[in-house]
Amino acid sequence: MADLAKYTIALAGNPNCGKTTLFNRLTKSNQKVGNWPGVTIEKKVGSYVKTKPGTAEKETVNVVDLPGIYSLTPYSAEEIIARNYIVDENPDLVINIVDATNLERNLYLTFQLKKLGCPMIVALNMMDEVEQNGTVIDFEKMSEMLGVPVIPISAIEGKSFSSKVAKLMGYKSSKVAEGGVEKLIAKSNDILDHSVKYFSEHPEATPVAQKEAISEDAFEKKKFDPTLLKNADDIDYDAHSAEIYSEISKIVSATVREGEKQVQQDRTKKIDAILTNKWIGIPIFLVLMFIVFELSFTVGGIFTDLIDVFFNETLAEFVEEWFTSAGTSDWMIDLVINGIIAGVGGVLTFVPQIFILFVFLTLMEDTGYMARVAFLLDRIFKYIGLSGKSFIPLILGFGCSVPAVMAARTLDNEMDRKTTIFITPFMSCGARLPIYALFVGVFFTAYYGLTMLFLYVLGILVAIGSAWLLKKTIFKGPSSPFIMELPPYRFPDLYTYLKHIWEKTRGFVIRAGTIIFLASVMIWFLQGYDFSFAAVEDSADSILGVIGSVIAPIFEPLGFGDWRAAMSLFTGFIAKEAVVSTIEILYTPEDFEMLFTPVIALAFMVFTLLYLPCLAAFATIKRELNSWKLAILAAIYQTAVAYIAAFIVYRVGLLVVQFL
Ligand SMILES: Nc1nc2c(ncn2[C@@H]2O[C@H](COP(=O)(O)OP(=O)(O)OP(=O)(O)O)[C@@H](O)[C@H]2O)c(=O)[nH]1
Ligand SMILES: [Mg+2]
Repeated sequence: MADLAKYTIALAGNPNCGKTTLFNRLTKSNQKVGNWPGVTIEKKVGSYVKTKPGTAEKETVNVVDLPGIYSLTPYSAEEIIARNYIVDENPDLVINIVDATNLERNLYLTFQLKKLGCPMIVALNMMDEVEQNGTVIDFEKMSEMLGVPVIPISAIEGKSFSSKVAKLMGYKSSKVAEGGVEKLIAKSNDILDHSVKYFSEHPEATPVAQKEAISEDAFEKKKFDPTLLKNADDIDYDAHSAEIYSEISKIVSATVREGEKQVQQDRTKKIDAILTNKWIGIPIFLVLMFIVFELSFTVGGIFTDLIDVFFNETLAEFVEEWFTSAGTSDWMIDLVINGIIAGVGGVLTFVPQIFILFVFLTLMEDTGYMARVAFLLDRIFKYIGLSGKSFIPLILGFGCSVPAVMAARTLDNEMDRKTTIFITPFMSCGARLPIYALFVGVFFTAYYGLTMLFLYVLGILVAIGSAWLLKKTIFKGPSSPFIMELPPYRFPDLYTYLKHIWEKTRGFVIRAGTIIFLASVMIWFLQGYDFSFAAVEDSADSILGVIGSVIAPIFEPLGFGDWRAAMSLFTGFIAKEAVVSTIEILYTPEDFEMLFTPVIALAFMVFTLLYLPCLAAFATIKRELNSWKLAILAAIYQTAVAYIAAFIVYRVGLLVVQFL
């Protein structure tokens, strides 16, 4: 019997059924939610504290969010994580989240879990959508037929969850504090006690369920009684699953009265007739992205200007006056103003633009539109022999390469997974936006949206081209068909949506205050002192200047053979935003506008878009590929592609300019 003082609850269910949404509500966390299957790829543990009923004693409940699985027979890495957790870790309670709008498919896992004999509650989620359609579900009967408690919930509406659970478990609504899942759970110790007790009396798991669910790991460790499996080879799996499906349809027909309406499906059909149209689908995507970039420039630009004035005028002048009157030494004033304020401020200036980009990207993800983009691009992907599933990591790459590279785990085909890891960094991550914003803001003000769109699309095209090349050469092999289902369009859950944008923006600011801060101090020092640590008059004689002038000739053919540009690319390996800091610290505005022309600026942006990713992304690539050799190969490949692309842009740009 489980230790009732401290529970571990695991959230298990099909992909995209709302596990993470519930997890975030319960534990006040901010894990990624998105309207497509396969968002969560790692086990996440959170906790909340509740009061023991009738006492003032507090106790902690651990909640584990798991990747989605359709059945206990998993295929890809993240499915194995979920299955192994349930089978090996013995959580005290499994809350099996079921998408109530899709019972036939979701209940399959329910049956498997039940046969496993783990203590469980079924939570029928998305009840708001079920109710909109006028569908009625008889939970009590379903609970009886399934032999496990069934609770209707809506993970996006904490309040309705609480009152419904309360009712089902025999509480009077008035006894339950309104206002959220957290409060309900805090008061509902009995619900858990009830279930744990209920299922501790559950009969032995059947051999077939064990065989299906056993992880090789556990099997090797002989955690399971092998005699249970002696007849496993004789089991007819097809007959077994046919049996489950027939039971499911019995339950569904006895408990569900379909409503007249199909609100979500009708809405989805109407929207998809336009957005996933064969001809106009992709152009619409491009136009949408263009609008996003234009907005981030115009609306974000207003705030960017204000922040710029704040750092470069208000703050810099204030610090200078204050430090001078306090008798601070000159080098300190220089460090703070020309190092820290220039470097960190230079990056923070672009917070509004990043914020607006996040607002839209997250909206596209949460509504389900991004899944459509993946669907649209699947046609292209099929030609090059890569699964359309690869597009999900690629889309995440617009935010940050680190989780994006990890998301490639959803690909069960190893060659496809490796290829995807190689090409994901070509997707322009959020940290690269300040670089473009800086250059475009100076050299392409009239064509802001178009230039941005060009860079983002170039990243996608290079990724597709590279995938083709890689699949033809080092990662040969057949690709698995695209099996992602398209979820209905949904309004984003406001709570998660806002929290997500806030966290992402905050993350950007924190990076500026930590890693970029340190990088700025370092750059300031290296550009002000020579190898004997003596201050230099001209920064070209500094440590950075000397190293830079050795590297710089490499970039001469690309148009930016200046040592300062070379060094900024170098520091960009620490973090992409550091490119901006380095430029802000090393260049005077006059030098900047003199040494760069629009053509050089474009070549430089193309190079920063494509060349090797930052240190964190590189480390992730190494870990996910589990090979230094492949990771270094990826970095060399990316940099080589960047070099060639920047070269072409520069040369073609020069030709075009001649004719203008
Ligand atoms: N209408 C409605 N939408 C919901 C509800 N719960 C979750 N969603 C939405 O369903 C989508 C999927 O939610 P997630 O929490 O990411 O689902 P998940 O089960 O964690 O998915 P994976 O991690 O991919 O397995 C999101 O768009 C949520 O906003 C609900 O009760 N009602
Ligand atoms: Mg999830």
